[in-house]
Amino acid sequence: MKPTSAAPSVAPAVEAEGVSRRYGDVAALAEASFRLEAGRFLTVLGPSGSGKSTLLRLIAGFEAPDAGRLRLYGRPVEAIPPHRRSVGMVFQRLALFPHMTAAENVAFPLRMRRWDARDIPARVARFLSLVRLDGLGARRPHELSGGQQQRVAIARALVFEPELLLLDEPLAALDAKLREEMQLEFRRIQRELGVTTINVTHDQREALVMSDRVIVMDQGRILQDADPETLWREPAHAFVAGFLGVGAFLDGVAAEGPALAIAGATLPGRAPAGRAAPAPGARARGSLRADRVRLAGAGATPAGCHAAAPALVEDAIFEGDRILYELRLPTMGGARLRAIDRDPGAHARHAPGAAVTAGWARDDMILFDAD
Ligand SMILES: Nc1ncnc2c1ncn2[C@@H]1O[C@H](COP(=O)(O)OP(=O)(O)OP(=O)(O)O)[C@@H](O)[C@H]1O
Repeated sequence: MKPTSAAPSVAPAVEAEGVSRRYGDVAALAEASFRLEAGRFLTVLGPSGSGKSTLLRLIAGFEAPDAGRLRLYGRPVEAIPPHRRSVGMVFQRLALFPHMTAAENVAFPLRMRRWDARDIPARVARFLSLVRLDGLGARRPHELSGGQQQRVAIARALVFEPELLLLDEPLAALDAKLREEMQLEFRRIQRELGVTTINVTHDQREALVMSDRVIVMDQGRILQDADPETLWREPAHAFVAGFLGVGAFLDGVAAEGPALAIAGATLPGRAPAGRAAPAPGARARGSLRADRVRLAGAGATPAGCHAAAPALVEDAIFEGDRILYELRLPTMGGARLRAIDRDPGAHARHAPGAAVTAGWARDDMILFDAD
């Protein structure tokens, strides 16, 4: 799979062109196209059933696409015999060998590849150290914590320095704190080794924290392919806007401006980046992130806002470092909105039942076609 004279070295690590896979009536993957350059970390993000694992299985060569072309380092996947594929994998369900020590587990892929036995111990020690398990090589999986076991699985997937590392929700079974630690660990290791990595998850934080690039999928389709910041700031679809972060949609009719007409009010907004705003008269959804919605007392307009509406606090949820307000807009047909106060100690707290004003800047409301 390494670039050879037959495959130009400029070939991307992975290249998918119109790749589709059906299971009976279900289009698990529909015309997926993307390129991934060598050394990058790509996350495929989407809800359950969106086709993430299907894409990963096709890249691993476990299954063949019904249509389209899939190339690894310039070579069609099907042309690479399974034993020549240089792919490491880590799954949610660990597949460590329970009767082997951590070191034996890590050594396994090297033995399978008929490495010289004299080279194996040093190599295993290096990779155990890379995942910060120095001194624990003699333990069996049941003598290790969940996070340590996951590190053994990572070392085992990487020890033969694969050209491609595939991760299928490897952190999903860990508790929240350990998961966050391991996200950073993964990132560190991936950068240290420079291994091209494709990670699959439904966890938006994980996608943003770990990746150079994120592909968002829904119902077998790639909706957006962007770096984490672009994805966060410039969602290209209402689905992406709703999937990332905390927010709400206001449903109305597109108006000139662009703007959203809702219950007699006209609220200024903007088009998604690089796309046209919904045509005036079309059904439209205005997406508003909770961290962009500002609150002031009833009758006042929050500073720096181009739009404001009276709101009733339905709930004020204390989340430690922030308060999440659930709001209702009585003058807008009872539409719901959310607001986050990131500095709750600095502001007066609005109690449930309080009448306030919710406001936002024009650029903070992105207008999507509702159809
Ligand atoms: N072997 C199969 N036979 C029939 N249908 C399948 C098969 N594998 C996947 N599907 C269907 O294809 C669609 C995509 O499944 P896939 O496993 O790729 O989703 P996913 O995004 O990885 O979901 P999850 O996050 O739940 O793992 C789903 O509707 C699923 O039910």
